[in-house]
Amino acid sequence: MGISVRGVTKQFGSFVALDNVSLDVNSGSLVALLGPSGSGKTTLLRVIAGLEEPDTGTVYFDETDTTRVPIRQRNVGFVFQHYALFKHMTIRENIGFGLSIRKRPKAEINERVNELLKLIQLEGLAGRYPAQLSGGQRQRVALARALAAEPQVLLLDEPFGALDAKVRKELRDWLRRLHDQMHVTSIFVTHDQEEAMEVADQIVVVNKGRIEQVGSAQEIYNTPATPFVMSFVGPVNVLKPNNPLVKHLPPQHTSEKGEVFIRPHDVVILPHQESDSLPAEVNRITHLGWDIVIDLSLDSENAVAVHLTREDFRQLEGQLGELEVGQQVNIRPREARAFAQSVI
Ligand SMILES: Nc1ncnc2c1ncn2[C@@H]1O[C@H](COP(=O)(O)OP(=O)(O)OP(=O)(O)O)[C@@H](O)[C@H]1O
Repeated sequence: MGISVRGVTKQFGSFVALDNVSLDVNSGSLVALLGPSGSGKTTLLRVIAGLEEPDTGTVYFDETDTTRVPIRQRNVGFVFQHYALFKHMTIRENIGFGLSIRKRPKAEINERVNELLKLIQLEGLAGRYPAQLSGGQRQRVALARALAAEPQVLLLDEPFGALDAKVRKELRDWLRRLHDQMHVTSIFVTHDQEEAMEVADQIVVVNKGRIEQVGSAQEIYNTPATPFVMSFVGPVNVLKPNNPLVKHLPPQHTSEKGEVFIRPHDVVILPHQESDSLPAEVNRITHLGWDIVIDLSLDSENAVAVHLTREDFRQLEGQLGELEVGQQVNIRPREARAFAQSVI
């Protein structure tokens, strides 16, 4: 089932939550709506679900205009951040609930629930109650429940938002694998760029009720369409026009507005001074597992952050000796981007 959103606008009072949004979601794909808090992601998901009626615009499921079709008739499955499973029902009963109220035969319900329990790898826990499961297991049950009635579209609103980092990571991998088996057209909301990049086929970057860019993780990271996308997806240094690094760049890397974006891994720390290098002073060294962040000051007003892999860091220390705060180094930008619009 493909989904097409055309010119959707939604206001709450005078506040414009969605501003003329158009989006195509291919049948069978897994799409992330990524954006900061309040950008309109949930509102867009709710409009697609039929939980919210847009002021203007149309939502198509395949060729059918579903804008005013009630949620019950849309055949969508929903998973929320805090999906309250029924506490007094076992896992088996929770998963089968939607089928029971549709008065499906018991044998059919049993069969479907067994299938789903296997899919979410909780076969052994069918007789437990939600309180006896971990948060991650509960979300898997919530997902199985949403899938029970074989929805044509699966909508997930920050499904792993309430879980700790390790469980989130496991569930992401698991959701991706599950999707590869099921191929249900799925849209999930997240404000976590890493989550979007890891799980989704396509990422829709939402900002202030508008879509800034749609693309694969690689596309939005390597060729961001706007300053917002560049600064929201992946770490970045936003340099003011008077930053010495900017003056150091070839003209094609500078914009009319003067702001320049440089990814921290696109600044190279050199072992020696070179004719095109720039002096900088080490302000701080932070070890973040595989990445090492080195904050450098270029003069009294301007700074830049550099990310090195542990391997690069080790190599650099082999050439320079142990790096210390206050040490003078030489740097060179490798890659930079500028946009016609301003972000600062
Ligand atoms: N029913 C409502 N009444 C009034 N304002 C609303 C309503 N629903 C959403 N909004 C406002 O619309 C804006 C977009 O909300 P939405 O929930 O879509 O954002 P979001 O991107 O999902 O954010 P978050 O990640 O924080 O959930 C917010 O400023 C919110 O306060």
